[in-house]
Amino acid sequence: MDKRLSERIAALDWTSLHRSMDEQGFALFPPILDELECAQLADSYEDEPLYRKTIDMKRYRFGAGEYKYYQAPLPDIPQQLRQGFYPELAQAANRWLNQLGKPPRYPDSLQNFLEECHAAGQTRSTPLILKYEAEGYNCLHQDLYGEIYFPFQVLLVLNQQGADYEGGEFLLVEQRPRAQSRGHVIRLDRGAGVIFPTQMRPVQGTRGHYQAKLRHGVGTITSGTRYSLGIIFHDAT
Ligand SMILES: O=C(O)CCC(=O)C(=O)O
Ligand SMILES: [Fe+2]
Repeated sequence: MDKRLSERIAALDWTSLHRSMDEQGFALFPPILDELECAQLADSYEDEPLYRKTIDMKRYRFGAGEYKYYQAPLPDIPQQLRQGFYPELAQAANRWLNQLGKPPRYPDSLQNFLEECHAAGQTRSTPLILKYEAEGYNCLHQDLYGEIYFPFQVLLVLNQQGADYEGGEFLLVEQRPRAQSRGHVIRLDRGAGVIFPTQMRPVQGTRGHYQAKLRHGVGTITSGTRYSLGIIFHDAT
């Protein structure tokens, strides 16, 4: 793709992304990374100095697969994604707080938000790359790493379903109070992604908004290899 990644993010249809976040809790965006960028990110999975920690998901019973947290300072693409998505998502986050009768809490820039994390002892970087092979999966979970958390995450898939792997849909499950849970099965093309809530979302009820909890995960990869890039905005203790 010709434009800089920051420009591709700015050029997304933010009006409809905000509407989708408000109405459904999540929003899908079309490919913003091209085939070469996806391949380079996936290839760099083996470049150990880029990472601060590797997690074997089976060992923690998180699923089956592996992921690596990038070392700060982040490589260009994860850094541009984190920085480029943050301001729009901070607006949505403050709007959601307002719906719940709470004051705005999220600063306009990623740097100011990260300074808050660091002052609270959350200093380790959290953006990550994940790798699943056939039989791999990711159990439903939330990514909370301390007192401070940003209410949205962004996830991009780096391979093409149907060509590079089968299965491996992104899963979102919403739990409303005193109700049964609802699941969303999300298919993403290579380079495309989803914005989803870290912990909860406000849902319009008869007397104002109430909170529904969300968890996310990945269905079983039935063949091939699936890499994905997870942009978490809060750093970890
Ligand atoms: O591989 C995926 O699609 C999910 C990754 C994930 O759990 C995350 O980015 O927080
Ligand atoms: Fe996650």
